Amino acid sequence: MILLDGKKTSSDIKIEIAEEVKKIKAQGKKTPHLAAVLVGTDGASMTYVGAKVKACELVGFESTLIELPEDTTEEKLLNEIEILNIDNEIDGFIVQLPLPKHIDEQKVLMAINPDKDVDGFHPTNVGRMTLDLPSFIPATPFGIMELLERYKVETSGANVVVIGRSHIVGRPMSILMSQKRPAGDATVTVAHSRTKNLPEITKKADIIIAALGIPEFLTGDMVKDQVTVIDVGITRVDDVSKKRGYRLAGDVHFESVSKKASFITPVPGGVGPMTIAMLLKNTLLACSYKN
Ligand SMILES: Nc1nc(=O)c2c([nH]1)NC[C@@H]1CN(c3ccc(C(=O)N[C@@H](CCC(=O)O)C(=O)O)cc3)C=[N+]21
Repeated sequence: MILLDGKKTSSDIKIEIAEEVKKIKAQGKKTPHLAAVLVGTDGASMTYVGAKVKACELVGFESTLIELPEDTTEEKLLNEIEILNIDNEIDGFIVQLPLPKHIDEQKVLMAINPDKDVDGFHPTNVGRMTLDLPSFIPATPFGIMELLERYKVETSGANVVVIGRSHIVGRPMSILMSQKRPAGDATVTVAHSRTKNLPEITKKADIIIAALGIPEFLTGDMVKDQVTVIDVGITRVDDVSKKRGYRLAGDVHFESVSKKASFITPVPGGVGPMTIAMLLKNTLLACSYKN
């Protein structure tokens, strides 16, 4: 069993990006600048956004964090987005999800200038990605493709089962892996909450992407020998024995699945850190269009 080490791989990618930034600066070009908008004070969201800002510092990017109160109106948020859209200093920005219930998420994502949409959530980027045109690829699926590629996991002709059909992970993942591209060329099945006989389907999979958000859902009896498993889940589960009062649980029951797997991602230290590295990569790309 080989661990797909997202912590190590993301650190390699950040070193590569830092080298690019050095070159950019030496040539007197504009330093990449990422902005993040955080609405409210959700604990997990604050952790992720904090990690993104820290990663920017590490690779030599500029970063701006815009923190808005939980009761921010949709109008005010749309106004902040417009300011970022026209600010020439900002190369790319993200609006951290989930948003408070009184704000229409789709409306907000559609307000982002597609050229600065480093999350790749705008319909223009979703469409461009689907058509194999240059676009921003959502950071989590992009990170998974990069992991599969760097570890040389054979995807061509493989039976891939994606569990989950979210706009952020499951759906883009299924599109990318079915395309003709590195870590692509697979035969993809998308399973979800209405899928019948899921274990029957997962037992035939060479590669499983677990992205449904139910802790330890995928168990050893649901997979075949030599399977590759990518665990996208990251749920905080109460645990009084931990100093923070919780532990991080993936969507995969690691103990039983890892016994059968050829490759598997851990949680933490798998997909999560890759997400941050690929967000930086998208920001570098956004900046390079101007340089
Ligand atoms: N607009 C938007 N873009 C996102 O990319 C986005 C988002 N909203 N909302 C939430 C999800 C989740 N996400 C993660 C990023 C890093 C880790 C990560 O670094 N995880 C560490 C552990 C971190 C911890 O201690 O909690 C790990 O897995 O090792 C996890 C999850 C980005 N997301």
